[in-house]
Amino acid sequence: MIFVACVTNFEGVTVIATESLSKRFPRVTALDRLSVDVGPGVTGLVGANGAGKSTLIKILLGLSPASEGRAEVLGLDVASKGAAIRERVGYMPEHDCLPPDVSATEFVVHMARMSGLPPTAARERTADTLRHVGLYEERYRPIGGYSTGMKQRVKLAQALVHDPQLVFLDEPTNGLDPVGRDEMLGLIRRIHTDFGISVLVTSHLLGELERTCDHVVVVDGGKLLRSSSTTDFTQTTTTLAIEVTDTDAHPDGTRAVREALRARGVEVLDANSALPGAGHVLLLTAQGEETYDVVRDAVAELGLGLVRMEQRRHHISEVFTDSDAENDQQRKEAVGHGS
Ligand SMILES: Nc1ncnc2c1ncn2[C@@H]1O[C@H](COP(=O)(O)OP(=O)(O)OP(=O)(O)O)[C@@H](O)[C@H]1O
Repeated sequence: MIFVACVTNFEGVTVIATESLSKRFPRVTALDRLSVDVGPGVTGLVGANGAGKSTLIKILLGLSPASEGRAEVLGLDVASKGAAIRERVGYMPEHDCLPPDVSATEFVVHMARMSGLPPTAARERTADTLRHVGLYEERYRPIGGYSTGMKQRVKLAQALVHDPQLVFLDEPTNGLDPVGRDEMLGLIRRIHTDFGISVLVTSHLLGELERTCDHVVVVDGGKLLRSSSTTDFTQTTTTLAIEVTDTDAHPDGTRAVREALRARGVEVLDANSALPGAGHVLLLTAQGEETYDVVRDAVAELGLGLVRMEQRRHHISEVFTDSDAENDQQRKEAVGHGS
C-alpha cells in the first residue's frame, strides 16, 4: 500500500514517511498525529526524554502497532511488512542489552546468523564490521568486561552486520565521555559516507546533531515541532553581535557603545546574561548594510577598539525556546487526561 506523502527531503527520495501517526498508552500519548518524511543521508531525531523517539522507532520497525495513522519504511507498510522492514533495516537499541559472557565476535556472528547470513559470510561480515567500528583484539574478550564506549560499538556493529539500507540508532552517544561521543559521531557520519547506508539517529542533545546530520526532525510531547535541513536550522540571522574594548575614558566600553547606538536610533537587544561573558556582547538587529557603518562610526568616535562584529547563526536549541511553555502544558494535559 502506498500513500501520498509530500516529499520534502534533500535528495527527493523518501525512506521514512509517517502520516498522522499516533501512539497512545493508558496514561500518556507518546506520539500525537506525527506526519513527517525523511530522506536518505543522516537524519537526527531530536527531543527531550519522553518525547516519543523510541516509540516511533519501535513502530517503524513493525515491533509495536500504532494507535492511529500509518507509516512506511523503504516503501514498506509498517503494519503489514514488519519482517521485510527488519531484513533491510538495522537497529541499535538505547539500553544495554548485551550478554556479558560472550565475546563481541560470538555475539555479532550470532546476530548475523539470525539475520539469515550463512556461517562463513556471517564470520567475514562480523570481522569487517567490528574492524569498522574500531574493535580489534578486544573482540575476543567477554563483553561483560567492556567499557560503555566498547559496548556501544558492539551494539552498532550488530545493527550493521547484515548490510542494511537504513539503520535506526537510539541514543548511541548515551553514557559516553566527550572523546567517545566525538568518535561515535564520526563513525555515524561514515556509515553514510563510506557505505551509503541512511541513518536515523536519536539524541536529546541538540548540539551534537548540528555537526553530524544533514537533516533534523524535532519532536516534543509526541508532536512534530520542526523538520528541516541542518543548514536551515543554523542559518544566519539579522542579529549582529558586537564586542568592543574598554578604555580609560570609557571603562565600560560596552555600555558606552550601547548608549551611543541607542542615541543613533539603533535597536539594541538585551543579551542573555545567563551566558558567561554575555554582558560584554551587544546584540542588535541589522536594518541593512548601513547598520555596520553606524556601529563602526559609533565605536570609532568613542575611541574604542572593535573586537568583533558578526552575524549570529541560529542554534538548533532555539527551536525549543518559543514552544517550551506551551508543550509543558500539553504534556501535563496528556498525563492528566489519561489519554
Ligand atoms: N510501553 C509503554 N507503556 C506506557 N508508556 C510508555 C511505554 N513506552 C513509552 N511510554 C511513554 O511514552 C512516552 C514516550 O516514551 P519514549 O521512550 O518514546 O520517549 P523517548 O523520546 O525515546 O525518550 P527516552 O530517550 O527517555 O526513552 C513517555 O512518556 C514514556 O513514559
